[in-house]
Amino acid sequence: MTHSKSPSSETVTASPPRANSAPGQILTTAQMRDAEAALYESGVEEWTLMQRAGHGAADWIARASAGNLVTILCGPGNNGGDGYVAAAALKARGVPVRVVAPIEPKTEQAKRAAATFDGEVLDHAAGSHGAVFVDALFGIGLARPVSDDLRRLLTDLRASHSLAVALDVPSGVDADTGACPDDLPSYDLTLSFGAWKPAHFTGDALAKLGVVRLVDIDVPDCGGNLRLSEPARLAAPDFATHKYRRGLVAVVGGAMPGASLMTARACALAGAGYVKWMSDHDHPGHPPDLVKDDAPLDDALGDDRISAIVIGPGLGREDDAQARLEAVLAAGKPAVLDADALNLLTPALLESCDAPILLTPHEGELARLCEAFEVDGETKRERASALAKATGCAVLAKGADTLLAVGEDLRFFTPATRWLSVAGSGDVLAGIAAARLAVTGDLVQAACEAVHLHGRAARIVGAGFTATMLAEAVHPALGQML
Ligand SMILES: NC(=O)C1=CN([C@@H]2O[C@H](COP(=O)(O)OP(=O)(O)OC[C@H]3O[C@@H](n4cnc5c(N)ncnc54)[C@H](O)[C@@H]3O)[C@@H](O)[C@H]2O)[C@@H](O)CC1
Ligand SMILES: Nc1ncnc2c1ncn2[C@@H]1O[C@H](COP(=O)(O)OP(=O)(O)O)[C@@H](O)[C@H]1O
Ligand SMILES: [K+]
Repeated sequence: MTHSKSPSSETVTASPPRANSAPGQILTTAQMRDAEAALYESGVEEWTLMQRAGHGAADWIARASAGNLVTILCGPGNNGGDGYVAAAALKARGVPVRVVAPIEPKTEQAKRAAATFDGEVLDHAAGSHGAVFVDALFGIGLARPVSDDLRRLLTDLRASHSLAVALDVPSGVDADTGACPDDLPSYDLTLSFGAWKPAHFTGDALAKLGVVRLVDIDVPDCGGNLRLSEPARLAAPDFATHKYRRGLVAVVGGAMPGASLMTARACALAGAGYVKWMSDHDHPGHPPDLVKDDAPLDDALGDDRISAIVIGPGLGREDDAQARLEAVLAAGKPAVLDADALNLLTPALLESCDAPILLTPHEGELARLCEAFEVDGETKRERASALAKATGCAVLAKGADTLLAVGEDLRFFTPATRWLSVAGSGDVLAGIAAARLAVTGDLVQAACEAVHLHGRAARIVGAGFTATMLAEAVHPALGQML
């Protein structure tokens, strides 16, 4: 397996794109079944899809095995069918391969695929040491929890092979939610067939998937509402632009000015033309290139040239904080609400605000907001969507599996480095998001660009950074993304 350093290194397709490929498409199990049905209707054969999936998988497995023994665990359905096709393809290439099949193939295609493999098929895993273990037991057809016996088999096979590859999703993972048993083994590579599934970017299984790759089997764009956000080039300033046109951002500070200073710094480095720090407090770290506006907030926010506002980092929760949030919402400008602004937000406060608003809650803030707006959901995705609908805001639900909910639409992201889990990194993100909102005027584009810039900055700054170091790294990150 090679790891490229391109921004989309985690999500490149495994094979050359086919005519109808839609690389950023994420389909739920039901949507995948519909897509499949539409393909059959148009004359594509089920067997053809299975061949594409199995051969695409074999390409990756052959590379991972480097000519050493591969063990493929095949289940009864079409996931197992993909496994048999891969086994036959590997054998034809001269890669040593054997199949472990604890359950006989049951679907027509799986039976047909099994018949094409004339190598060794075992019904047990005893002595199955090897280089690569391939899990083709269950895919999106998982119908109930995996039995103890089969879970043990998965764990044993994982332990007795150097690398583990999951076909479509690791067996036991709910493709729609990413829910999985606690003892799910860790995989090195997960190959998704035809389209991404939500479990590739959200839910508990995420930590266990390893690198994820899409095997293109020519599933067309189904126009669904779930998408993977991939980093795109950011626009450089226009020829005739000036600092106001490039975007004037008001960073509204509060009782703890240090946090909003960091937000302002990230904002300035993320492409805004002008950043004004609206703070009643001074701070020894105030840099000379940051303009401080200490006029009464209502007056300061009355500047027509302001194109975006960010409030929350270091705001505090006292009476004054609420008044400041009210002033921001009354200004009628696009705004990013983070941290304490999210803790203070209520339906009543949002009622008269019709400006575009981006909320950037972490898990705790998301839970509080759901309570305040009387919505709920079983998964983070459902909670974020419910909140987006209840508030009319875009909701960037942060964490290891950051996702963006806007109306019916959801954008997912390739996980960023875990080093981002450091105090203040959300303050940096809020500043970046406000800058991108001022520059682009588009909530979704701004939120997506912000997540990518933030992740890129974190990669540049390396391991064990502080939020201040992260904010400074927004500068080279912007340069790399132009
Ligand atoms: N949807 C598509 O367009 C394509 C799907 N393909 C493959 O087909 C897979 C889906 O195939 P299937 O729908 O046949 O489903 P699966 O192969 O994922 O599993 C379904 C089978 O496993 C059994 N089963 C489910 N959960 C079980 C459990 N906990 N314990 C024991 N048995 C259990 C079911 O009764 C059924 O026999 C995908 O994940 C993918 O690998 C590919 O062949 C390519 C095309
Ligand atoms: N495990 C993780 N992997 C990747 N990114 C993470 C992880 N944990 C947190 N992050 C990111 O770090 C940032 C933390 O934001 P937040 O919780 O608001 O921090 P703070 O309030 O201290 O600024 C978010 O962008 C979040 O997505
Ligand atoms: K599988």
